[in-house]
Amino acid sequence: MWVLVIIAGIGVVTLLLLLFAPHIRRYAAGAACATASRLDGKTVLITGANTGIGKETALDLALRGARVIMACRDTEKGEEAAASIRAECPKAQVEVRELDLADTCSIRAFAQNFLREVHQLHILINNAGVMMCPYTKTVDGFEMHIGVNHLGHFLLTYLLVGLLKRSAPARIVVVSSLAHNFGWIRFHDLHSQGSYNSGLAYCQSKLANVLFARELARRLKGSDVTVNSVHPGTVNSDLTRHSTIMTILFSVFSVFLKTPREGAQTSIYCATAEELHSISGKHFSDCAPAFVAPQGRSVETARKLWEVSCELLGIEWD
Ligand SMILES: NC(=O)C1=CN([C@@H]2O[C@H](COP(=O)(O)OP(=O)(O)OC[C@H]3O[C@@H](n4cnc5c(N)ncnc54)[C@H](OP(=O)(O)O)[C@@H]3O)[C@@H](O)[C@H]2O)C=CC1
Ligand SMILES: CC1=C(/C=C/C(C)=C/C=C/C(C)=C/C=O)C(C)(C)CCC1
Repeated sequence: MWVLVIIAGIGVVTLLLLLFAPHIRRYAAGAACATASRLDGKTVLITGANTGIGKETALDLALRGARVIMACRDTEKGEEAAASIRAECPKAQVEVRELDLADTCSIRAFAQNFLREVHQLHILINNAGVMMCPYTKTVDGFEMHIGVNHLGHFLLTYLLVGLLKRSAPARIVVVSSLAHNFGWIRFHDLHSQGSYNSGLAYCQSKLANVLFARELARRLKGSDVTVNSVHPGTVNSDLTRHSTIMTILFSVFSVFLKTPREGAQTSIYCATAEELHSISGKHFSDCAPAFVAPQGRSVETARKLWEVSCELLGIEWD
């Protein structure tokens, strides 16, 4: 009897899902960036542009006429992505450069070549990210999530901020996450040496993204360089690669999730929308201002994280 009830229940749920699939899909897709701004003559740098949200952001901005530099740790994968962008948009000015955010030598070498060969930078999109990987350290001994998602981008931005200022008006977009709500900056154990939880390490790094964007916006006031953070939505991408459960859940429930193209919309909005020309230090989701958790609004935590990051990277950034 119970078996029949369960089978009938599953049947009804499946039928309802199929019936409402187009509505669910439309809802899950979230907001689309409506701005038609062109980017002819503008130079854009996107980290982690070989796949997922980064690749779709690169395609969209290339379609708007920008020269798009795709910073990828695996240049072969980067060239494949660039080729697929060129296939969709033969006029796309896309180029691939090597950048491993898990290695400060790679970041410094990347920036050195970039500053020598590229003379303007109007949009920097700190998009690359790693989620829920097993405990690993970057080349410099930082825990991988905080090392790549926060410290790597912190150093990259520090090295390029002068060029952004010289190219102003310029924008920085920091791809964070709703996951910042569940994060705390564990100053006593930033690299999770005492205890490690891959989910919490990811949340900490995404909170660091929000705090960095807000503190940098404060410091860049008056420079005509703005910086905002973004939650792209829950996106069916390679981000779940380190978690089998998440990978299975994301593929089973893919109809409820955004595609990478849908997930790129808020980054594109923050990079191009006319009405955001003077908006800085804000957080966006679905192409609209979004809630920031109290721990992401703490000026004191943002300042402390800034100082700790400078110390860890051996830089002075006032
Ligand atoms: N997908 C989602 O649901 C959500 C994503 N986000 C954020 O969006 C951003 C993009 O994620 P998404 O497109 O989904 O994920 P993907 O895994 O598809 O893309 C991540 C990108 O980051 C790159 N990357 C990882 N480590 C490094 C490194 N050490 N140096 C340089 N590049 C690196 C990857 O390169 P490679 O392919 O070589 O590994 C890849 O290009 C991330 O910051 C993520 O935290 C936020 C909220 C939700
Ligand atoms: C609970 C639940 C789901 C939602 C997962 C969410 C909401 C994940 C968010 C991940 C983020 C924000 C990652 C990056 O930063 C699924 C997969 C639909 C499957 C059904 C169970």
